[in-house]
Amino acid sequence: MKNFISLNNVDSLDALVQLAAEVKKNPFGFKKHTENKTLGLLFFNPSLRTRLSSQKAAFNLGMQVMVMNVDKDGWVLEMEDGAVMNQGKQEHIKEAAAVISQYCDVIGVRTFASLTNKEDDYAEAFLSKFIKHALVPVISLESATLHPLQSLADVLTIEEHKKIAKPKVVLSWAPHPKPLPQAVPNSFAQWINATDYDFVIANPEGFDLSKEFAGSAKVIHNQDEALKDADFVYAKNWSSYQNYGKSAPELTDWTITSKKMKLTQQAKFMHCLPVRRNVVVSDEVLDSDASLVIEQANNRTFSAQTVLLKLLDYEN
Ligand SMILES: NCCC[C@H](NC(=O)CCC(=O)O)C(=O)O
Ligand SMILES: NC(=O)OP(=O)(O)O
Repeated sequence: MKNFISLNNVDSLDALVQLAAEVKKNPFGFKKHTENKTLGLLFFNPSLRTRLSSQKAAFNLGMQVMVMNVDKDGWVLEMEDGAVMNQGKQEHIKEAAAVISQYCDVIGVRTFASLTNKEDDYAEAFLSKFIKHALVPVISLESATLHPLQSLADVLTIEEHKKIAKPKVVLSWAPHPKPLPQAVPNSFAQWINATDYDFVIANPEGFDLSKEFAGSAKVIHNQDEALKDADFVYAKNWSSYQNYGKSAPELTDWTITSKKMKLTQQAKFMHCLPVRRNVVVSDEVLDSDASLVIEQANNRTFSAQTVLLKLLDYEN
């Protein structure tokens, strides 16, 4: 694997999930190719889970880690080729990516969508420029359109908790006070479409995800109908793709409550976190035995560890 920014970088989803399960059973048993290698983690946006689980993953592999909040502590990066740099940006991404590559064997980058420039966001303008100038493999720590480390952890979690071979998995939009990126739901859809689960996306009219990622999933604009007989309910807010960046905080009847969960087949509840309690999901659901959110967060370590192994040429 050269980089890890999308499911498209993965040869076999089944083999990757299998390796993640093996790593989880024996987290310190896979150091041979990774010991003393260096992971750099670059954050242009906040993070709790991705930051700590990626560090933990690297420690389990005997690696060293360097973390930088580039948005706060770095120079402001110029992105344009041929720019005359006589304004506020002090360093070009060309030098920055090449220099960081001198210190690291793998680089993780977190860079969220602008939600104002759809074309740049969906072209992954920043991440692709960074990859172009980096000299080592790059891992997405959530980019403008995708969050593959989260999706790998999510598939591992579903595999661990499914009671039937082909569970019904419902990705449901939920309300939120702020417009959020489509990265988590796009990525979840991309990965679940590659499984043989029965996959349904529930969202209000005007909030359909990009076809590129929603693919052949069944899209239902009535949440109650979608939740019927679900085995897993994956809640997430996202802002509109069509009316780019528009949100709908007033749609409070989309909150996942115990009443909504009663429509399901005693479904498990999933969310990538951080979650706004009693807006996205009620306390009652989040605090119930049905909730898998902490296990999803735990699985982020094994997801990152698996991807580091693949990038550093571990052979299954
Ligand atoms: N990495 C997990 C999700 C990150 C981000 N959520 C957020 O920004 C939540 C912020 C808030 O609740 O205000 C998102 O939806 O893509
Ligand atoms: N789920 C997730 O990526 O969390 P953080 O944004 O805290 O890293």
